This record gives sequence, structure tokens and C-alpha cells, in this order.
Amino acid sequence: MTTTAPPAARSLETVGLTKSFGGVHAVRDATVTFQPGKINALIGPNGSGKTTFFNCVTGMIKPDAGSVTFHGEDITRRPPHRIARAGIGRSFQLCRVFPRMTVLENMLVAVSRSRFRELLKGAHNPEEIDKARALLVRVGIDHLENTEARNLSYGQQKLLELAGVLMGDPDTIMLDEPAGGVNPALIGRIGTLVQELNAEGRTFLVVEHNMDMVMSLSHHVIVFDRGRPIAEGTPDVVQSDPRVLEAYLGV
Ligand SMILES: Nc1ncnc2c1ncn2[C@@H]1O[C@H](COP(=O)(O)OP(=O)(O)OP(=O)(O)O)[C@@H](O)[C@H]1O
Repeated sequence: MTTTAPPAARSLETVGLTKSFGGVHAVRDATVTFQPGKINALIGPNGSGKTTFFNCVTGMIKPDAGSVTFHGEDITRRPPHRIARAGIGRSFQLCRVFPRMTVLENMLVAVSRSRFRELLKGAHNPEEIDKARALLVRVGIDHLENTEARNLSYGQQKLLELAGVLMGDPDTIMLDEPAGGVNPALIGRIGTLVQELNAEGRTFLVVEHNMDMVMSLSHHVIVFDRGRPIAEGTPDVVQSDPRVLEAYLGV
């Protein structure tokens, strides 16, 4: 009798992912393998399909074709909460927090739906509250615990969103433009947090236009153009790839 070894688990990969909006081919036959345990960056000109790709991976929109595999399991077209439960956390390009809830309340609604119902009934789980407070300390906004989120700076809201993502203990974290609209001091703090969380074993996939951040933070860079990857490699390799210059500069 012969046995077949299971395929080696790879953290996250897509094969032939495709999504159109009417006549706009936002993501076209995108086959991408992200490096597990690393900080992966996804870059590309405006409109090259990065956010649509993110949304297909995290179940926010359904791809027209192709597959998404996470730790060897097909997660294509699963609803977002099931993908989150599988271990993929994400932030959004336009930060999503509940503006009239306090920072701590935002942390508590970041947990699962069943707990959200508990929260609405006023039944707070003490362990969740402890965990939320520890994460607020970690991202450096614990002093704002009782402040309504709308009174935070945009950068502080991004830190809150990241802390909320960490409430789910994801092993893979997808950040959509973490530096967008954030002042330089907080960009530095977000970058340091990403590095620390990565050193603890979490895989990152970061969409970002801030090239200083991308090049200093990432281990592996994937470049999108017109809906598909056109180049990948270390920051140094990608920066000197003529296809990348062409995509950005149209030369
Ligand atoms: N819901 C939608 N309906 C119609 N077209 C869309 C929709 N979402 C995205 N698109 C189009 O799909 C293409 C890819 O957009 P997407 O936002 O994924 O690119 P991006 O690389 O994330 O851009 P940016 O860097 O500017 O955020 C663009 O032409 C965009 O206008």
C-alpha cells in the first residue's frame, strides 16, 4: 500500500483569481503565493486591483473565477466572518471604527458575532475586557479607553482598528494602506508594531503606497499592474525591475 504525504501547508495563495465590475477587469487571473511568516507587500499603481484582490481573499466580494487557499484549505467564497475565524484578520483602506462607541467598546465589538449580541445585552466577558485592555496598551492608546472613537486622530483610529483585528488572534493579517492619511510619528509606530507582531510569527500582507514604509518593512514585495502580478521579490530586486518602473511610470 502506498501513502501520499499531504501537500506542505503554505500560508495563503490564490490561483487564477478573477473579478470584473461590468467591463472593468479589476483582478485578472491573479496567481499569488504569499510567504508564510513574512511581511509581504502588495504594491501597484492606482486602480491596479489591490483592494479588489484583498476583498476577494477576505470574502468581502465574491470572485468570478479562481481559488483562495489558506493553510491548504479552500476558502474561496466563504463569508468574511468564516474567513476571519479561519485566521485571517484585516483592516480597511478607509479605517472602519464605530465613531460613537468608546475605544474599549470598539474592541469588544471586534470579537465574534455571538459575543456582539452579549455586548448589546450589556454582558461583558471579563476575559475579553482584559484582553482588549492589554492590546490597547500594546498599540499605545490605552489612555483613550473611554474616549469615543470619533475623537481620535486618524492614525489613532488605525491603531484601534489594528488592535481590534488582534482580538481575533489571526495568524495572518492583511492591512490595506496602514500609513494612508497617518502622520509620520504614528506611521513609525504602526511599522514597529507590524515588525514586532511578525517576529512573534504572524504573516502580514500589506497594501501600501508609502514606498519608504514598504521598502523598509517588507521581506517580499508583489507588484500588481492591471489586475495581476507582474513582478515579485525582495524590495531591492523589485525596485530595479524594469517592468515595475514601466507600470508606475508608463515608460
Ligand atoms: N465596486 C466597484 N465597482 C466598479 N468598479 C470598481 C469597483 N471596485 C473597484 N473598481 C474598479 O476596479 C479597478 C481596480 O480597483 P481597486 O480599488 O481594486 O484598485 P487599487 O489597486 O486598490 O487602487 P488604489 O491604489 O487606488 O486603492 C479600478 O478600475 C476601479 O475603478
